[in-house]
Amino acid sequence: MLRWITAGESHGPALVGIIDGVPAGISLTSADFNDALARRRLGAGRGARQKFEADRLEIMGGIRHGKTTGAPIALVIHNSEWPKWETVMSADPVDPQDLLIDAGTGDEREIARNRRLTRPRPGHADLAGAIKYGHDDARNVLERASARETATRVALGVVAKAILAQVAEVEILSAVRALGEVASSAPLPQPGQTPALDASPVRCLDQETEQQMLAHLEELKKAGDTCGGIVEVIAYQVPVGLGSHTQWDRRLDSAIAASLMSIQAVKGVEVGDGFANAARPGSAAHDEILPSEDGRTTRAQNHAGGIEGGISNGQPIYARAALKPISTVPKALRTVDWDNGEEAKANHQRSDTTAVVPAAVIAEAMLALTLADALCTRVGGDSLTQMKANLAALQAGDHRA
Ligand SMILES: Cc1cc2nc3c(=O)[nH]c(=O)nc-3n(C[C@H](O)[C@H](O)[C@H](O)COP(=O)(O)O)c2cc1C
Ligand SMILES: C=C(O[C@@H]1CC(C(=O)O)=C[C@@H](OP(=O)(O)O)[C@H]1O)C(=O)O
Repeated sequence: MLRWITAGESHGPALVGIIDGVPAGISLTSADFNDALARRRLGAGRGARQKFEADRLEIMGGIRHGKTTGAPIALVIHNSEWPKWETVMSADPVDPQDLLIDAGTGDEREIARNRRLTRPRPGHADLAGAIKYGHDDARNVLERASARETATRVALGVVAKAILAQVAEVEILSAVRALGEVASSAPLPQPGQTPALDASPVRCLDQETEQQMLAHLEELKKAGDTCGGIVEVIAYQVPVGLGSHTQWDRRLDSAIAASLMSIQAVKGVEVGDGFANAARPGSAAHDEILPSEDGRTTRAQNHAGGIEGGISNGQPIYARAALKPISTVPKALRTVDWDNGEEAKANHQRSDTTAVVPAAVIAEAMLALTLADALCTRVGGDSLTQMKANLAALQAGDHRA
């Protein structure tokens, strides 16, 4: 079983991630993590933070001389802006005078940074979180609710992807299916297309749609508005038998849906052609089983997205996630200031115009973490060698697999 957890605030000193249950002998280096974090910073629609955020990563345990040891892997990602936030986000008590204004610089941004936040943003955790935890400063909520945390998920996803690739040659890719009202009709991403997808500012390989997406984004940005969309993730070469039909929480589709839904701003998920299948007659919705040349079976299509009865069936696994538009809308939304109960404009500092492009890369990590956990459960073993041998034995043991 793989277990993982994250900690850290958006403007704290660093983010932290731990993943436990990783088999020994998986090859991993700092470069793998740095490449993945750089991919999360790509794409159109991001705000100022991504221009300077370096995501400096340190491996604190679990990897030695380029191989996992079987011990928990601990990762730290330092926040580039920490020196500016040291007082505001100090773990130790600070002199309230130091928070009052700007330490004498007169800089408006410093003033905003130090002010207590009392005008909760609609669409954020600000209000519900402040009520739940009894805070009078929304910063205590928003710092952890922020999707800055997804940098850690992407780093942990590197470990999961390495397990999947090295044990079973699984490849995971992502693309943007829609940006606001502009939808793409490009085919699902194919193996080997990650460099081309990374090169597109909107992770879309149809050039006409790419241009329409960029124009739509620019329009919304000019109007002081924000944009949502749909991302898709796909995993090739997933072995048959991950997940189980026998219990609700062992179903692979349910685990994938939960992991994608957990990404900040994701509000809808489908596995395979989930929503399109609802409109198809049964005769056109299901993937007929055909004999294949190697004596196993294949499918006429893959509307199910590689999962039937909560179990992987050997076809590519794909899923889509719908993101709401960014809630920190520059033409600020109405709210109530909880200091005086009066109508006000919601807090607004810098913000992204859309999170859809990085969300695709984050969705890759979430799918990888879910599939790697299911693979470890299915196959067993404490090292890469053992897992490979176990998988080969499972596959040799059934002529249909
Ligand atoms: C990569 C990424 C970047 C985001 N950037 C912002 C942002 O700059 N401003 C903002 O208001 N929300 C942003 N969000 C969305 C918020 O984090 C999210 O809407 C908020 O935490 C409330 O959670 P919920 O939408 O899941 O209910 C981002 C989300 C992701 C995935
Ligand atoms: C920092 C990241 O995303 C942040 C996610 C986020 C939010 O509210 O979710 C708000 C913004 O934070 P900031 O106010 O610091 O600019 C984004 O930049 C990141 O993805 O690395």
